[in-house]
Amino acid sequence: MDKEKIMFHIKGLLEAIGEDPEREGLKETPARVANMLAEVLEGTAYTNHEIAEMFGKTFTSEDIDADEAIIMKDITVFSYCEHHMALMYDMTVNVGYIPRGKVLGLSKIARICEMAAKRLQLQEKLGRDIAEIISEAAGTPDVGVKISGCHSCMTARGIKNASSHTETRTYLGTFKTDSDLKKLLD
Ligand SMILES: Nc1nc2c(ncn2[C@@H]2O[C@H](COP(=O)(O)OP(=O)(O)OP(=O)(O)O)[C@@H](O)[C@H]2O)c(=O)[nH]1
Ligand SMILES: [Zn+2]
Repeated sequence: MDKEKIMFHIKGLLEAIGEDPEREGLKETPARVANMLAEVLEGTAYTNHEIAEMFGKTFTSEDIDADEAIIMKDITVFSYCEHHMALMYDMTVNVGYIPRGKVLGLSKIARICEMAAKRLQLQEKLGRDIAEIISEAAGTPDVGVKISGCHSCMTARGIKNASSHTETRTYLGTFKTDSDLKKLLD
């Protein structure tokens, strides 16, 4: 991420909204924003394949006899909508997959969700990204992802529907047709 360029444009943005970027409280703001964006949009720097490799530590499931669905629920993430660059908050992700000979380290499932969320996203696209990465990292075609989230571009501006939240689901492989598996994600 080009922090110098971000700083230059944030200074221009402050001027454009009628602020004085040289005033005491704003002097360090362009640098702060550049650091913040580098942190919260870190996932922009990596492809799904790279994230799968980064967090793809697995264990052979023969040792632990795991061939039923593994479900992890209530993984919390933040993301930013690509239309308004507004915060998606109170987001929880439920992930399920059926192992094929190996299982992912549990923390890696949460790390994959976090990194995929650190991009300008649509909630539907985030679900697809997470499903694709889990599928590659765990080496299985059978993955389900359910996301629930609030969009500040809907709750704090525009229509200002403060109580609304959005649920999206992505199914790969057996999850597409097996209603019992789908229920496990609820
Ligand atoms: N499907 C989907 N839509 C999203 C997501 N995040 C934001 N949006 C929507 O993107 C749409 C952008 O609509 P536009 O009409 O181009 O933008 P706008 O004029 O700011 O629209 P309003 O939000 O209705 O004021 C809005 O309806 C948002 O609610 C998301 O994750 N998924
Ligand atoms: Zn939005």
